Amino acid sequence: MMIESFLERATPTWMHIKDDYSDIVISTRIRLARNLDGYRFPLAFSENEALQVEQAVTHAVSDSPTLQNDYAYFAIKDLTPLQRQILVEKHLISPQLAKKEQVGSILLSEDESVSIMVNEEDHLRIQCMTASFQLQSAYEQANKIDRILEKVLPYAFRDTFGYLTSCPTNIGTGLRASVMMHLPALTLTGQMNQIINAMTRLGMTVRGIYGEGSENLGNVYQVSNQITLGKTEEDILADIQSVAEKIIQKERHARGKLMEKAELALEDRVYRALGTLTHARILTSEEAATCLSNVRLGVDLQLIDGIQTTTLNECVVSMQPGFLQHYAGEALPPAERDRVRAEMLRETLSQEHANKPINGEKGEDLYDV
Ligand SMILES: Nc1ncnc2c1ncn2[C@@H]1O[C@H](COP(=O)(O)OP(=O)(O)OP(=O)(O)O)[C@@H](O)[C@H]1O
Repeated sequence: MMIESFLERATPTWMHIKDDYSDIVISTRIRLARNLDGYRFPLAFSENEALQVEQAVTHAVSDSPTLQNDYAYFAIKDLTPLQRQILVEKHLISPQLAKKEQVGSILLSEDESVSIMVNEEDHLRIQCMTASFQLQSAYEQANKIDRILEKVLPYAFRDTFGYLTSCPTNIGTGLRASVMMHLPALTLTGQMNQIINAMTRLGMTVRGIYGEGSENLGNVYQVSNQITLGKTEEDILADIQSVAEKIIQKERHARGKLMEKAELALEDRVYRALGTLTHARILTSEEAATCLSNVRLGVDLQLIDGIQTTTLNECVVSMQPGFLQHYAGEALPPAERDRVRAEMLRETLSQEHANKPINGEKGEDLYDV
């Protein structure tokens, strides 16, 4: 598989799966941090050690029929800055791995649900993603790959600590379970700070759309566990499951209250956002993300019809700087990106909204005298 096949579509097909949580939860991610015994951690290792780790992983992959058949291997240094940026925008690699100059590589499953980062903060970061809220199946997938690799790679593991990692916050299980959620009503009603504080007290962390250090763009938050030591994998998953369910409940409640107390204002807000997306000529990523969030809320509350959540998910990724430049086929300065972003969103959403079947029927009713 060539790198181009991972750059074609903004969202993989598994993202199109819908369930009872799809109005709030965008995706679930399980990440396992692992290191190889006998090598220093990436923060301290030499280039030679890095190379040896990469070789050990490459051998492990070619020794495993499952991994060899389904996974493509890319060294980060062989990817152009734009290709790396797109992989970050698709959440397939972390922003940290994309910055690596000499070391670092990635194994990507054909359907893009699994990526294994090599020599990021740890020697190995196994990441599995699912659409919506499916902690258990994402964990089962990660666990399966972990077992395959563990058979051939000497993992750094101590009975007293569990898996050893570069950062002490990952030691033990090396597991981060994360749920990416769209929380516009909690943001709008000013409840997010309180929730973030409560999460911190419970040993959870709330991050922006691109993980550690990223901002809250378009009311999208990633809720994950901060504690990896002294708990079993099952405990961590159960804790995240229960915390995420509570947040989902709160978001639903806040949406209900908004509809009850301020339906007209809400409707005005979502239609203004749709108007901007379908008519603006210049759009920054911040403004576009806010408008997409409002339209998504409108779709979820059935205030807007004719627009699919999957289209909005695709727009969120394809309006990012890397994707825009990939489609344009050239490097674009920021001002030009804002123009191309507006054009892309206008075309995608005007077309989809114009095709909604109910349009004509409503008009006919109005004039049916
Ligand atoms: N639920 C999720 N769905 C999709 N992508 C996610 C999800 N959670 C995290 N990511 C993506 O994974 C990447 C890494 O995120 P983040 O930095 O939070 O995690 P991490 O690998 O556990 O990092 P660290 O342990 O170094 O803090 C980011 O690109 C982030 O957007």
